[in-house]
Amino acid sequence: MWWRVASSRFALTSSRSSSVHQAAYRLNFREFFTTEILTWAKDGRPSTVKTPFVAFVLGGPGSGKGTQCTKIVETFGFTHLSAGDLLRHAISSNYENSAMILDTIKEGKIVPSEVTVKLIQRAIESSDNYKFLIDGFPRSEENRIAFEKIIGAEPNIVLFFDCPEEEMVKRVLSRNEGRVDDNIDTIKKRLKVFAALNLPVIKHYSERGKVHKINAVGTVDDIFEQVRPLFTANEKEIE
Ligand SMILES: Nc1ncnc2c1ncn2[C@@H]1O[C@H](COP(=O)(O)OP(=O)(O)O)[C@@H](O)[C@H]1O
Ligand SMILES: Nc1ccn([C@@H]2O[C@H](COP(=O)(O)OP(=O)(O)O)[C@@H](O)[C@H]2O)c(=O)n1
Ligand SMILES: [Mg+2]
Repeated sequence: MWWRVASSRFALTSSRSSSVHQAAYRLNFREFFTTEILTWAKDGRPSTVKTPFVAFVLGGPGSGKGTQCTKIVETFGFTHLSAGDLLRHAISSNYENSAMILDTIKEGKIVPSEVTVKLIQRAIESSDNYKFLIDGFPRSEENRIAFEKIIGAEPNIVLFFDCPEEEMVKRVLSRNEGRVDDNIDTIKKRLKVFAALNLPVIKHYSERGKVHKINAVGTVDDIFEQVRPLFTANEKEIE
């Protein structure tokens, strides 16, 4: 959970943490993206003031988003939020709309934005971290607009894993995670949805200079060597 203090300078120079705690209040989702964030050291004292850092991770089904996110988490300490995982968890925990979410995933279509944004919002608000990978989101212009409307800000960077369709199909069909959508019929639909709805999002962020296109063919480690510099280049902003 993040906090804001009345004065950042006070937070950084004061040794009286109790006073700082009194001056602090919890941030909501929108404030989180538009405010400097105070983090606490282990001894309870205010540590440093951070700026939130958000990377959207995009690419077709099976392009390796989740795999590379795991490596980014290990190397750079991000929190990984996969929109697909959040939706699958909502189904398995019988969250409201779970039947609708399951049907939509089976069909390879996009779940209404208010559902997905709410799940992402909850996950971010219950985290102590200030740097997030949001994987598989936004999947459509509707997703993008809904998210930006709530937070009033854009992502810092957008990663696009560019992978040929035949490679994506091969990977999805051998993924072996028991997913209801990892079958040839649904994958064909998902590829169509990706081209029709997700590519416009990538185009939007490309025009804003935010997209880093990564060649997603090769070994996992080779691909990570293309990803790593994008984060080391932003190290000052991130750390
Ligand atoms: N570079 C790669 N080469 C071969 N297989 C890969 C590579 N990256 C990921 N995979 C495998 O492909 C499947 C899809 O990867 P995943 O990370 O789940 O993709 P996405 O999240 O984009 O759908 C998984 O079984 C994963 O182990
Ligand atoms: N923003 C999102 C992300 C996923 N989803 C749904 O969840 C499915 C699986 O998403 P995922 O990100 O786990 O899929 P992969 O690209 O990792 O294979 C998608 O095909 C959509 O049906 C969605 O509706 N909206
Ligand atoms: Mg995935």
